[in-house]
Parts: sequence; C-alpha cells; structure tokens
Amino acid sequence: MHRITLNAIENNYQKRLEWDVLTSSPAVRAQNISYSFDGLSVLHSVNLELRWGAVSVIAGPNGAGKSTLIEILAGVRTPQAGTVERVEDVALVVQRVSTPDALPLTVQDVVTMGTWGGPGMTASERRRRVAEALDRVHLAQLAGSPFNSLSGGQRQRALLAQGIARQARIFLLDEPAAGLDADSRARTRAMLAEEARRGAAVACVSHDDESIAAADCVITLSGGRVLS
Ligand SMILES: Nc1ncnc2c1ncn2[C@@H]1O[C@H](COP(=O)(O)OP(=O)(O)OP(=O)(O)O)[C@@H](O)[C@H]1O
Repeated sequence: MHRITLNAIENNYQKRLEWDVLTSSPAVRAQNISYSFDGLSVLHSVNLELRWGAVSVIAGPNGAGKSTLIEILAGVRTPQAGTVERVEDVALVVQRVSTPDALPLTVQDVVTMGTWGGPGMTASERRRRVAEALDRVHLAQLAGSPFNSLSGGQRQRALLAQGIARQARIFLLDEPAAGLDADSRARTRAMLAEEARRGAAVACVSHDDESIAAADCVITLSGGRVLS
C-alpha cells in the first residue's frame, strides 16, 4: 500500500515536471507566415504565439485570412513561407462538418474516434474518457443520436469533445460562434474558457463581439497582416 502511494506521488511529480517543461514554450509559434492561393497573396509575414491557459481570438474583417491562418496553425495547410512550431498535436474544430450518409455515426462514435491512434488504453478507460468528454460539452443526452441530426453548434461541441477525449491540449476552432444564438454562444464561450482554465491553449476565429471582449488575447488580422 505504502509503495503504491509512493508510486502515485512519483508519477504525479513526473507528470508535473513534464507539464512544466512543455509549457515553458508557447503552445504554438508562427513565424513569418506567408500564403497565396494561385498568386492571390492572403497572408503576409504573420507572426504570433498562442499561450497555454489562455483563450486567443483571431478577429478581423471578412477575407482577412483568418480561416487560412487557423488551418496553417493546425497543420492542415502548408504555408509557402515561414514556420509553425507546435508543442503538441492540435484538435481542429472546423465549420459545417458532416459525416457521409452511407456511414451513419452517432455522436458517441464521433467522440470515440478521438481516442483512436493514441496510446493503447483499455475499453473501459476509452468509455470513461468519451463519457467525460461528452459531459464537459453538455452532449451526454445526445450520445446515441446520429451525428448528422445535430445542429451546427452541437456538431462543433462534439468535435470539441473529440479533442477532449484524446486529451488534446491545443484547440483551434474556426468560428465556433457562427450561426449560434446568444445562449449557445455563451455556452460555447464558457466551455472554451473552462478548457483554458485546465491549462489548454485555445484559439478561435471569431466575429462575435462578446467572444472578442472575453478573450485573454486578441489577434487582429486585416488584409493578411497582424494589426495587434
Ligand atoms: N480555396 C481557396 N481558393 C482561392 N482563394 C481562397 C480560398 N480560400 C480562401 N480564399 C481567399 O483567401 C482570402 C482569405 O480567405 P479566408 O477564408 O482565410 O478569410 P477569413 O478572414 O476567414 O474570411 P471570413 O471572415 O469571411 O470567413 C479571401 O480573399 C478568399 O477569397
């Protein structure tokens, strides 16, 4: 019993040390990012850092390059110039996601996919993580519903839960407030703030004034350049 307790303390201490080392650098650092679509230059030498434990909002007018930038930060689009350093894998929550009709997936299936490919875990550990993630985004009651029957905001929350289930610590979201009513926007804001409070780095593209006002850090893009 004594040995087990000591092991648990040593493991926690080790995890704490690893976390301290991990968080001594920014979660994501982008340097001199430039990007063009077929000769149309949309990002010009963008530099930014995303902090641990903070919600950063990427704001700016339509066409400023926000979605392009978040995709580059997530690693799903490669810039023609510049570098992106990520301390860990990211969970990317995109807009307007659906699953193929030929592959009817429930909300629980989609969240469970977040646990695939990671370190091996028992079936009960997988179930526990999925249930906790669904709880954290308030979707537990819809776990058995078809994913495609969810509203846009609920789908984004399911993708957020997918990241939570795989214990992602960097969350990047493209317009999580788009198309949501005021209550849903507030709920999403609270969830993202909660993930940041747990130590995650959260960044979202947003046009929502309340999200911008509540953010720990606002990065304003205009014409493909960072203004602040
Ligand atoms: N796949 C694409 N092919 C060509 N041009 C594109 C493509 N995607 C975006 N663009 C162009 O790149 C520029 C930046 O687009 P982006 O979607 O990144 O802006 P945004 O700031 O996210 O805009 P919004 O607020 O309207 O979503 C725009 O001029 C857009 O027309």
